[in-house]
Amino acid sequence: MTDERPRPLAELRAEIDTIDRELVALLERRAKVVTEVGEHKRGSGGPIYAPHREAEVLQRAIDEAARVGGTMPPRTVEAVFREIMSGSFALERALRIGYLGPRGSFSHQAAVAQFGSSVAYEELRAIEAVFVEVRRGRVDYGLVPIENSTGGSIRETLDAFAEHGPHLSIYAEVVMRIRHTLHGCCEPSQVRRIHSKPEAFAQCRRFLAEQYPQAELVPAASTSAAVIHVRERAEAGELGDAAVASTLAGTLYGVPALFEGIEDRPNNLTRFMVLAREAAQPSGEDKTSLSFTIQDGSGTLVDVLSCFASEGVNLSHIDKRPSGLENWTYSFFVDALAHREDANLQRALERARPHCRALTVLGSYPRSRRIL
Ligand SMILES: C=C(O[C@@H]1C=C(C(=O)O)C=C[C@H]1O)C(=O)O
Repeated sequence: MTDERPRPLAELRAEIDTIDRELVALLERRAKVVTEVGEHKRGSGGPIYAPHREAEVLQRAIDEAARVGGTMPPRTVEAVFREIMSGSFALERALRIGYLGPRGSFSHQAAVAQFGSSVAYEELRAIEAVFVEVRRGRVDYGLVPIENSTGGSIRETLDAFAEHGPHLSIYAEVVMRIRHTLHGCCEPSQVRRIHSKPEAFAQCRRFLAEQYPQAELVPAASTSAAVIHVRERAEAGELGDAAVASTLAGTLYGVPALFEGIEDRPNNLTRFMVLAREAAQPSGEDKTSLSFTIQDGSGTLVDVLSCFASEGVNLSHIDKRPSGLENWTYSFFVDALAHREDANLQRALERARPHCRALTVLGSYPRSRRIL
């Protein structure tokens, strides 16, 4: 090139304006097609949110962006398309998503990252309330944390699955990176009590032990509830309280950040489940979550697990909780890398049933390929 100078700003902006007009025209065209899809769904009573289709749309957009130039990072392409699809829901039918609140919780952030800003959100007081509100039909979908890469499983969620699992379906999974911040209205050296959800303490164990070996750790219903509590205590003139929560929660409730990035492991991920009243369709790359309790006496865990092995079904996760029946009997939670409609998983389930007291398929859903 002979002339390396950038084009004049006015010319560049005029070009952007032209492109934007074309983009808006394309979005309008897309929205009209989405409205027709909505008519189909209303006709058949089918679900509005189709995670298998979303996974396909996102992957195609990311691949296409890389093919045509790769200037936009995949994360940006993904965020733009998630918002476009969020707008699609609103065109098909207003959707309501329930999560463990108040606003600013990690569940809230994961819900917004997944469903975008064109849907309505309902903040709920407890994880179990999310299950209850989905069952009652007060919300269309609910989002609950199930496990964290540092702290392990979220007991409240597993226990709620044991109770509500047979009446609901896991519809999608969402994986999000979690960064914790210590928020307080005092100096870092004045902190005497730290409030948060116990899982958040577990993810920041080393930081808390090193920096605050004497502080009292006070459990809260959620990380954002902990920040609100710290705010209220400060307003009442009580200093010395701090909360472990998201940066967003501190901003929303006006509690300053004392330390950021206090999680023990940088790659701290939480896996969330989207709950629905209906089952998700196969995507070609699915997981199935199951829970079972073992038959008394003859049945053993290995009998059940070997049914999956002999049918060539890989298991990616196993967890256990007290069954709530007799002492020392357990509910196991397993993820199988297959869809419930796959013949090998169906055969494995048939073989496993006689070894179980109860076996529930909690849902088949597209495997999450990305970290939000
Ligand atoms: C348009 C649809 O409905 C929703 C919106 C989508 C979109 O905007 O591309 C994709 C999947 C669905 O969650 C569809 O099912 O195709």
